[in-house]
Amino acid sequence: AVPAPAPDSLRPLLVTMYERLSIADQVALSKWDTRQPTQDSAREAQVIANARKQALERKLDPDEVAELVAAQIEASKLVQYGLLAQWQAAGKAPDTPRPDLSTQVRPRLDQLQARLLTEYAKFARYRTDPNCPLWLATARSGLIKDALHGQGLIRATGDLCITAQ
Ligand SMILES: O=C(O)C(=O)C[C@]1(C(=O)O)C=C[C@@H](O)C=C1
Repeated sequence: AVPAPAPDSLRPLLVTMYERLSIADQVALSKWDTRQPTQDSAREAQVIANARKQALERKLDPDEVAELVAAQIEASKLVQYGLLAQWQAAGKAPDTPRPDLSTQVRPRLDQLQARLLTEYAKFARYRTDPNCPLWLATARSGLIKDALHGQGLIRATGDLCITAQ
């Protein structure tokens, strides 16, 4: 039998996750310049608290949304550590413009979070569909630009499907 096609809500959700991962590049550049550690637990707590609040406003399960956002943060760190290791090995980071972390990059991440939740709400009921892993694998492969961001997207979507495999 031909498997059911992916719901329309999957791709925009993945695109938003991937966009968040692309912002990790700018975060990493800023951290390279300032020698700030990648891990910022206080900021993570803030991002998650904000996600819980937004979940309640949208009548989504706050624990579920907190997990979703935590996975995005883990994915961001995976990309950041990977990039920083590459730049350390090369002895230099790319010579691209540096947006400021607190006034430019984090506000952009906050904006994306609202979009992430809107798109997650549309996809949520398909998480338990037996076809979910296949849809996800297909949709992911259409987005990935390099191995590191590919791993990041795998991490970001690691618990998106809820299926007995
Ligand atoms: O804002 C930062 O400093 C980031 O590195 C981004 C981010 C996130 O994904 O939101 C990731 C890791 C940090 O521990 C905190 C937050």
